Amino acid sequence: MDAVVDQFSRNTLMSIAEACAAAIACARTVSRGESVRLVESAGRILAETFVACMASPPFTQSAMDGYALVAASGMSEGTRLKIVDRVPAGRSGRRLSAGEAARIFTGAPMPEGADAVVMQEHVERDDTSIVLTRRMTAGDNVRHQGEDIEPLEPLLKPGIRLDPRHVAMLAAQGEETVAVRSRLRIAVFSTGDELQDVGAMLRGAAVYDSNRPMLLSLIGQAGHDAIDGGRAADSRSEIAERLQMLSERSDLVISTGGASVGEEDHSLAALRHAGGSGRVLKIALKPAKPAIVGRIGPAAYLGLPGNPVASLVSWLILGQAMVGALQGRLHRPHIGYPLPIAAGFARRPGRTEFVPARLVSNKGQEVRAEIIGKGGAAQLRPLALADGLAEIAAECEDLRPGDLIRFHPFSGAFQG
Ligand SMILES: Nc1nc2c(c(=O)[nH]1)N[C@H]1C(S)=C(S)[C@@H](COP(=O)(O)OP(=O)(O)OC[C@H]3O[C@@H](n4cnc5c(N)ncnc54)[C@H](O)[C@@H]3O)O[C@H]1N2
Ligand code: MOO
Repeated sequence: MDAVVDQFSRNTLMSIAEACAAAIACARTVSRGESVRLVESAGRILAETFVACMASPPFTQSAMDGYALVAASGMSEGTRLKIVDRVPAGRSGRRLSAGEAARIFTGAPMPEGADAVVMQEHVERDDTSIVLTRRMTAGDNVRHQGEDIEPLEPLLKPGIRLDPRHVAMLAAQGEETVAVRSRLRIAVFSTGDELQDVGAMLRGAAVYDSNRPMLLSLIGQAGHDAIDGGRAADSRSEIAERLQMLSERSDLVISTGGASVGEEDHSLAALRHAGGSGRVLKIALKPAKPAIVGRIGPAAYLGLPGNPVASLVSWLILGQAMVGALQGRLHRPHIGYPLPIAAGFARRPGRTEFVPARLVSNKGQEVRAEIIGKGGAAQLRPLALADGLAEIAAECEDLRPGDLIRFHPFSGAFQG
């Protein structure tokens, strides 16, 4: 959807794609790199194209426990073969001729001359010979050298985030170390006179600062160096000072709060006061309508809205887009997957909405997304109970049970 009009303020709102493009435009690729041990590389960003240095499998081998044989143009059921050798994995056997078989195990190299393996379940055997109970064809139960990977094939592109699958493939190639990008340094500070740090006594109209611990955890979990930038009061000069100090040792500085339009919202003014530049985004997104993107010194800057759920959604959409750009990766928006919702949900069209939802399945029937809560930007309980976020398209009016949303799970298979 292109720009829409905010029903309350009559302001023009930009699309999520436009907001991501604006965020990405503020991020320059960080090229610092280092070499790490393969076993410590999961979660890191690959710095260079990885080209296969050897074939996988490295030699032609048996895919089953059974008997290697020479099937040539085909061998019929009932054929008797003499057992002349035994080839366990890790050893090599002798050459086979027609009429001969070698006892062989999964992963053992195929003897020269052999071209098929019959599974042990498909033979009748005595002490010295086997009789086939199945017809055999050349190639049966054989893994050929290089059938998975050929030498010199480009296997991994720079910019990908390595995970245990890549670690396995690189290990199979014999790589002991990997060239990766240095971890991004991402600083987070919060703004707001009403905020109090956990551990301190809560007095008067104060609330605990929950965004900064959440964001530092998200950043740490994503494998970056999370820098705790503390808290700044609602004062232009204090925020400006904090921005300047953190920008000198970070690739990205994030603030939460003060991103909106009230006179107590100082983040943009502070950014400019500190010598940076930026702009307020008003996005057709709920929660997380306001955000600020910009630059200060060598660092990119992202000002997240203060409402806790808004701050999370803004990080997931704009923050991750910026991180991808800092890492030199192509932007791939989260696509989620379509699921029917379990119950109706009342809403006003206009902004794409993200609401906490959990997965439910009715006695092994279809999986549905059950929206939890009413979509408040400040409510942490539904968020904590959810399995992910349900994305409701901007143009949707009230949803009925069974209507489709897109579901974005909080955790993937490799995040535990
Ligand atoms: N007149 C308008 N008012 C507001 C608009 C608007 O368009 N026009 N937008 C609303 C939306 S949407 C959001 S989101 C918020 C964004 O506000 P700010 O980024 O300026 O955030 P604050 O005003 O500082 O705080 C909002 C809310 O969040 C609490 N908060 C802030 N920081 C934290 C933290 N670190 N941990 C926990 N809670 C935090 C804060 O106490 C407020 O309750 O503006 C709306 N207003
Ligand atoms: O968009 Mo605000 O982010 O609704 O809470």
